[in-house]
Amino acid sequence: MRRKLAAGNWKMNGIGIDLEQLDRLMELHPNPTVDLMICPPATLIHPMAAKTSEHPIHIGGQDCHTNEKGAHTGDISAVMLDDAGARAVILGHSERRADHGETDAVVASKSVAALEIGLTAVICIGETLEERESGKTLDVVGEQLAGSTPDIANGGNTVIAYEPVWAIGTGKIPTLEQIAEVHNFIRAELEKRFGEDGKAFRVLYGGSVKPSNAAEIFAIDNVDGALVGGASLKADDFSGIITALENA
Ligand SMILES: O=C(CO)COP(=O)(O)O
Repeated sequence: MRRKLAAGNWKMNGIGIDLEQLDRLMELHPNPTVDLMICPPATLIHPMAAKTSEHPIHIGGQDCHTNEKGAHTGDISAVMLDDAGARAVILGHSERRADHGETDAVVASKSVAALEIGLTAVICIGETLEERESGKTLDVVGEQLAGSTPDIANGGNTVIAYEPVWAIGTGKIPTLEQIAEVHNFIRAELEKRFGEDGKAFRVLYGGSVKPSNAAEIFAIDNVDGALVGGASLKADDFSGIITALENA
């Protein structure tokens, strides 16, 4: 049985004052029955990890370099994330693929760096609107999944997040049938590659998840939770999504 996961991606949002959202979230969910994760900007990883030392919520990064250290100005390594108290890292988010030219091969190398230090890799994949409209969704998702997931990934150390690029921050979501189709496809591909262990990977949906649409998304087979952007910034919004997942 896969444990459900509600993960928040704060992207480039959050300064010291926003730590109070984490306090509020822990107050609202002292004993969550699903796994919880917040991935704040790197500057907040350490204070958040310190605050959550007595709470099951995990703190994660949003990217890491392939190397452990060295002359890479502005980058952060998986070792550094781990040292700051992170337990996971988001890799290959479409914003990084678009803004920083990250290819599947780069995402796979970053995932290896993360997994080797013991971080959970949350690998993001998803099609653009143009790709969906030209009927290429499963081809694109299949290729990204195969190319971004390294051989050392397994159901215990890696989470896949399906995030259609056109659904991110737009308020648009695919139909429930479209979400189901892609999640079933990802599950089948994972089982083809990893055998029985393919059943153990959590596959999250991401893109405009809100308290008002969470329950119907979580009712879909093979949706094991969500990777939430905007609605994870405020504890009260994220709480509605967590509760929907707990009740799914
Ligand atoms: O990109 C996302 C999470 O990684 C989704 O963002 P939104 O929930 O703001 O659409």
